[in-house]
Amino acid sequence: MALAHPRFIGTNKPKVDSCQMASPQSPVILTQDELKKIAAYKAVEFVESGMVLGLGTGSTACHAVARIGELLQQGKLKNIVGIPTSKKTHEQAVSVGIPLSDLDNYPVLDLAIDGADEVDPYLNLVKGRGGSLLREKMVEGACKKFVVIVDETKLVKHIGGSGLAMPVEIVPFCWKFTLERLQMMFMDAGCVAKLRRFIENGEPFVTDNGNYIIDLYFEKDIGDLKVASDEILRLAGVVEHGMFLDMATTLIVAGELGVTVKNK
Ligand SMILES: O=C(CO)[C@H](O)[C@H](O)COP(=O)(O)O
Repeated sequence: MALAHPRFIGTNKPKVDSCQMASPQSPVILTQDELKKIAAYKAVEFVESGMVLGLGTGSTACHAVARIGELLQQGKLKNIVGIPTSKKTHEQAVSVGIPLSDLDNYPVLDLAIDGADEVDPYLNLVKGRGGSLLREKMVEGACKKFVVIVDETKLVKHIGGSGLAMPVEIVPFCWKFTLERLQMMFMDAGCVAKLRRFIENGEPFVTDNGNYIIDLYFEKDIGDLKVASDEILRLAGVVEHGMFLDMATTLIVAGELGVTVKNK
């Protein structure tokens, strides 16, 4: 049965097929983490022996990495090479026995699996609230297939409009200057830009690449995403931003009614 998500409106919608987990007669209340795990396990069904895999970062991707490790140990998957998108994922992949390499050795990947912070109906994403957006964009941009795994709370009509952070990775040099430029750039959208800091000590959050993150909060829609993307990238001091436009090829959403697979 196809489950059309009510928030998926507009034209050129991705194709939908699904498998249902719970019937209305037998409702099962699952935690957000259980939904993340369901989406992750579904994505791992796309993995075949011999593949070079992009390994995402975050609490959803973490379930996929663990599952791949489990299947390798059971001998159900063989000859997998993982390309991690962060130091944290690198550590986890090593701990579960996934052989690793990098983009220098494998410039084209078969498949990447990763979570997202926001997903719009056209499979545009916001990523990077975990701080790994640069490596994620490099690895996932080099994949033939990019499977995004989320629980249904991540679905939005317009990315950037949720009131939550749109991350931008910047060089630490004169970060206040870059912060102000970014805020001015989106003045009409009521943008407030904040340097990401550790809660414990107030020190700036530093990415795996030694950079800082500026989180942009918008009061209003930022309009054309491609225009916004180009404008941000033109600003000297910016390394990359967390809008992943036209990159995802498949979306797996786990929700109360089941798990849905959408192909672009
Ligand atoms: O982009 C990311 C990290 O940079 C994550 O994929 C994103 O933040 C989603 O995280 P989670 O699966 O923990 O909700």
